[in-house]
Amino acid sequence: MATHTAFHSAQVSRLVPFNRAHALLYSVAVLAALHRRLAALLAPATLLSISVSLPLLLADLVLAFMWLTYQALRWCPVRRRDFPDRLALSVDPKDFPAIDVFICTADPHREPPMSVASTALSVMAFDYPTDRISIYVSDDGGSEITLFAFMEASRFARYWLPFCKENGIVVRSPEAYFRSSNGGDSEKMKLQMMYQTMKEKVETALERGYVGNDLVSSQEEAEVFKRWKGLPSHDHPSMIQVLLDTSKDTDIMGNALPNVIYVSREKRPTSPHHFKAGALNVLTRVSSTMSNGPMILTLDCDTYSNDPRSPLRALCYFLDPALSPDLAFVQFPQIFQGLNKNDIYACEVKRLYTINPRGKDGLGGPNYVGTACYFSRRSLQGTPSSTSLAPGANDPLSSESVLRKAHEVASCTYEPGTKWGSSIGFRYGSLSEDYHTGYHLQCEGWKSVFCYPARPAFLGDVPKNLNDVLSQRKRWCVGLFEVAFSKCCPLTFGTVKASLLVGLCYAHEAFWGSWCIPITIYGFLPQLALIYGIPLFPKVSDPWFYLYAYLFFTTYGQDLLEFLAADGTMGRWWSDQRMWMIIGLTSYLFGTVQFVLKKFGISAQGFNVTSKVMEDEQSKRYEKGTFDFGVESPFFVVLGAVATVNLSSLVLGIARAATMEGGFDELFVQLFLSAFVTANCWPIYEAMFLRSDEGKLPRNVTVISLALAGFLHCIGYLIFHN
Ligand SMILES: O=c1ccn([C@@H]2O[C@H](COP(=O)(O)OP(=O)(O)O[C@H]3O[C@H](CO)[C@@H](O)[C@H](O)[C@H]3O)[C@@H](O)[C@H]2O)c(=O)[nH]1
Ligand SMILES: [Mn+2]
Repeated sequence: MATHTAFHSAQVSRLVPFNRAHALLYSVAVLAALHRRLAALLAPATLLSISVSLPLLLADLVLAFMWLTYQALRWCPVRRRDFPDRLALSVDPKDFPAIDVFICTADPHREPPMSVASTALSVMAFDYPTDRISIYVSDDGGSEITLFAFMEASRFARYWLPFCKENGIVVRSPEAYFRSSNGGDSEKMKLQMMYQTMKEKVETALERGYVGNDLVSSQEEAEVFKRWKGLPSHDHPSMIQVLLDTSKDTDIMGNALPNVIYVSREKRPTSPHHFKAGALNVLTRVSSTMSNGPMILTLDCDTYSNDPRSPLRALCYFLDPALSPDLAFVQFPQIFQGLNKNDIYACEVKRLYTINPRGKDGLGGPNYVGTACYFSRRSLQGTPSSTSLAPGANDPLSSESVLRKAHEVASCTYEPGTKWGSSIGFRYGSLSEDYHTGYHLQCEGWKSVFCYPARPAFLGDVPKNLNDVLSQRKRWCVGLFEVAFSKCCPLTFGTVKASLLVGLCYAHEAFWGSWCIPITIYGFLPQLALIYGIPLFPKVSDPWFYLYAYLFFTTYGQDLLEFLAADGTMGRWWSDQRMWMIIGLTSYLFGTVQFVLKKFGISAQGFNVTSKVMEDEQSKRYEKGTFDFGVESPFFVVLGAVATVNLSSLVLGIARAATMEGGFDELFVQLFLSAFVTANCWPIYEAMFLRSDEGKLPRNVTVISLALAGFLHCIGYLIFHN
């Protein structure tokens, strides 16, 4: 129960009784539908009936599995509120724990260094005792330009932090702030100029590919860059640079600045580096040799702070003695800036990032989603924080002994033979290291909290062309399968009921890629049968018809209601369900195949970093809400084929129904299905046949996808033509 002194409260969704009652009714319908399919399969068989019933049964089984497991996420969703004002009144800032902020970047060309530095500035300016903040940036790109951007940003911080605090600025990422607000007083103009100059310098360096002596501001800095010359990003020793030291560096008003430390861990072609999880583990260790803050905030390079009070919100939970012993992390939702009106690529990922976490929050906690998450260091480094790495009492950050230790723990030779990545730190073995890590922590008995304040605490970037989105989702799909098939954790969620519910949630999310099975089967099979007038579903005048109508409309209806209840719009929901189909046919299909190949050791894919930059023309198309195909991607071949098959079967199916007695009655479900898919495919037809801009489907892809559609029609002919 919330009292007026509690720092937080939680409320179970009022929809719970309704959800459970509906689940009961729906489960009867699912069983009836499965029974009907099974009966069809067991009836006297012909080649035709088997080649139809078997795939449809498989599709329905997967749908039933996904539906059943999803009910756990609807079982007990909660909404939390937190009260940072009460916290600020009753806890002395002197008692606030130190926070170590980890910012990961991996490629200066896909992740512009100045934006990364802007993210860092936004957290440096938190409303929090500045001498208790330490920023660690992990540069997996091993780029001197990123280091340069951070050197410049550290100098800029001397002006930026007092400016933000004195003027009560809320958006403290200079990039985001200057993007969204124009004009203003002379002080603001001065800072904007400074920022612009700095940005141009960094961009010059990026174009040249090195930091020239004309750009650096002191001999000391020039010396630093000398050490980098000729080092490839995949083969270099660890490089750690203390850029700001809170014990001596101050802003222009004389206030302390936070610690800022640049880290590029050692990379050798012969040592696995475990992508982002490896980077985060290095930061965990490096930070424990330096500031050793008990709280850790992990951020992707694009996730800037949009509310300087988020650390206080996290403290509302971490300082609650009833929660804190088991509390591993407080996850804020991933929310994005710059989406177009209807979010055509459904990059909000509402279900994954806001609806599901609320569902899990009622069952022990949401999963970790990689960014915007405050951890307790204890949960990552085992119980009572590994003191062996902690700095000596008075060792300054840049003392030789501290730096030696820091370099040592950032080297390739440190981890082998230790428990890092297996039972401590961020866990290895999945491309979705975030989901994997959260899963293990929860299995070990740690709890988590989903903190969703009205004002987004952090904002990030999304991929803005279709191929990037689909590649990103393919990586997620492979990563989730890797979690699903990773070494099973013992479920220790208290009661049997809790274990069952949490287990179902994980089963649902980890097997997310299995959506490809029903989506692909329902995307082609009934349509091909339609062309030959072969009904696969009950006719409208058959009472069984209502079973399918009920299943279809309540599924989509409930999805829509939940989407709207989570502040969605109709337009965005339409995009969301369309992308579910598109991703199922591409990312999940290819991802599933890739996962199987990887399992057999045939191929392995790394972490393809999503690009955070866009060409002008592409931006314009995105703003207008036009799909961007443009590249010759195998994903698009499948999309072109499904679009073609559905359109042709719709046309041929109508012709067939018109010439058959009672044709529309018999074929209604299949006609509806192909019309529905065709409506969803509208942007694909445009891209294939109507557009002439750069974002249209490349001619080659159109031709190959038409050929694939032709091939599928031949298969349909072989199966369905009597
Ligand atoms: O070897 C690597 C690869 C990536 N990154 C960083 O990881 C972050 C996420 O990469 P991004 O390409 O933006 O991936 P997304 O798919 O957009 O990210 C989502 O999915 C990832 C897991 O697949 C999570 O780690 C992210 O937090 C989550 O936002 C970025 O800051 C990268 O710089 C590294 O530090 N080292
Ligand atoms: Mn990202």
